Amino acid sequence: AAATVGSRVVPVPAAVRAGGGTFRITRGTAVEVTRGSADAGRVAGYAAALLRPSTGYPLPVVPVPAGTRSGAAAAAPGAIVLALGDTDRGLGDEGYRLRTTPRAVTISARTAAGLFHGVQTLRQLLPARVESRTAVPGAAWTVPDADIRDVPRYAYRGAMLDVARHFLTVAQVERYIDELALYKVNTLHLHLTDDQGWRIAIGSRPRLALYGGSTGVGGGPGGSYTQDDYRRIVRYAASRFLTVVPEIDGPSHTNAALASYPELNCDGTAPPLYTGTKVGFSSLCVPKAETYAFLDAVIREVAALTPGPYLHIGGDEAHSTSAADYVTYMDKVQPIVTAQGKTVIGWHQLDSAHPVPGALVQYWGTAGNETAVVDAAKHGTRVIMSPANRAYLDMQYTSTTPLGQHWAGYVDVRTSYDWDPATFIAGLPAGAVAGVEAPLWTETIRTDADVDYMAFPRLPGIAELGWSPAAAHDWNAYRVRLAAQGPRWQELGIGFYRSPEVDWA
Ligand SMILES: CC1=[NH+][C@H]2[C@@H](O1)O[C@H](CO)[C@@H](O)[C@@H]2O
Repeated sequence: AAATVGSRVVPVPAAVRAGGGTFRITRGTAVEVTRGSADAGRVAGYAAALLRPSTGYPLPVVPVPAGTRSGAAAAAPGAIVLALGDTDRGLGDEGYRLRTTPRAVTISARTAAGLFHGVQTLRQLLPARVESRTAVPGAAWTVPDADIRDVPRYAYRGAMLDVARHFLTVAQVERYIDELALYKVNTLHLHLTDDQGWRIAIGSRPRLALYGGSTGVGGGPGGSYTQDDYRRIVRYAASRFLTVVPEIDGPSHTNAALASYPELNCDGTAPPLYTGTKVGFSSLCVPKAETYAFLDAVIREVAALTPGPYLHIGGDEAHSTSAADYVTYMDKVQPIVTAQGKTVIGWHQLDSAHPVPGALVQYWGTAGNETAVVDAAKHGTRVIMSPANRAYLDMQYTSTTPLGQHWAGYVDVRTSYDWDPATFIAGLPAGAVAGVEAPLWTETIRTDADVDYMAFPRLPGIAELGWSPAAAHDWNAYRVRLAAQGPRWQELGIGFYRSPEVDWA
């Protein structure tokens, strides 16, 4: 059991023991789910929809009373059982148990999210052909013997899409959400605004999206989300148990807003739209009251559209804002966010100002001396780890791979995997780390194929760092499990970088 599971599943589960025997999905298999939870029912429907095309089996979803079927032995012959219950409090909000016998695979959890994560593991225990959208005749849909008890190391396991440099459509974002769900990522950070584009419609300031969103890097057609588009993304993310974190970057990275509304500029003159890739040249006008009326209007609308607890205020590279003005800006924008009931996240430069109680910073440095981050952490400002020379998916893999940048160095698959979020910053209390996030900046990224090439195979490694126990961290074991993902990505149409570091199947 441990050998099979340990050679296949990413993120590697916390604990694997011998189960009660292998299980085969057959024409008579049903998906049984605890009656009474709409969310659990949706997970069952999702699981059945995943397995029907390749197996060609009906896989009916059968609600059953709580408790009656939690023991696999009690299940009808050939059941995939999704059992919601509170039998194992140690599973927390996202953990699950997965046990096989010849009669059933039972996934039990305290929450629908836990069931969903168990389904992702079940997927990876089945042959890669299970991902096919057309029937695979003659395949044996065998689940290997396993008794898995799995819980995440960190609660915040994120990925970021920069939809500002190059706009990505709702369909492109939903496609990425499905890819993230396979690796138990639970947070999608959308970098909605930057110099080159404003991507979310704001009712009280329509020019932001209409004009500020009308182009992008390289002068393309740009684009933006209506508020219904954004609601659709949020709903789709929630259906895969991801929380959306919207980012309204400032005071810099704001040329699209400055170009849209002259009064946001200190000299009252709107700059032209910007289609290059420089950073740090723009700044909202910190002394002007209009700036905070603007921020209040924007943040109020974005917060109302966002069910999740977080709102990201950016704060990176304010090279055209004085240090004093930067502090003033942060002192004024954070209360606007908390007034909307949201928790502030900022890039770690926020630590040079006054992070409000409960705020988190997202670390994107490369681990020099990070005294400001360590000091703020000692005062309660927790850290989301996104070191640019490990977690930035827009970094080139090597000097010869075609896409991305290399200002933080070349980041190949092993570099991206072989680090520990808890110890990357010297002196940072381990408890200060809230989790990890893999940003994908899109200066050079336009298409689904570009996204896939940069995210795969590195995104699963960041997901494993966020989910699996530190003790399970081992490149030589991981690269074997990663190789087993290759055929799965091929079935899923994910065009990944076939790194020479991995012996792809
Ligand atoms: C937080 C942060 N600010 C910069 C930096 O990361 O590098 C990115 C490219 O790697 C760039 O797109 C972004 O604007």
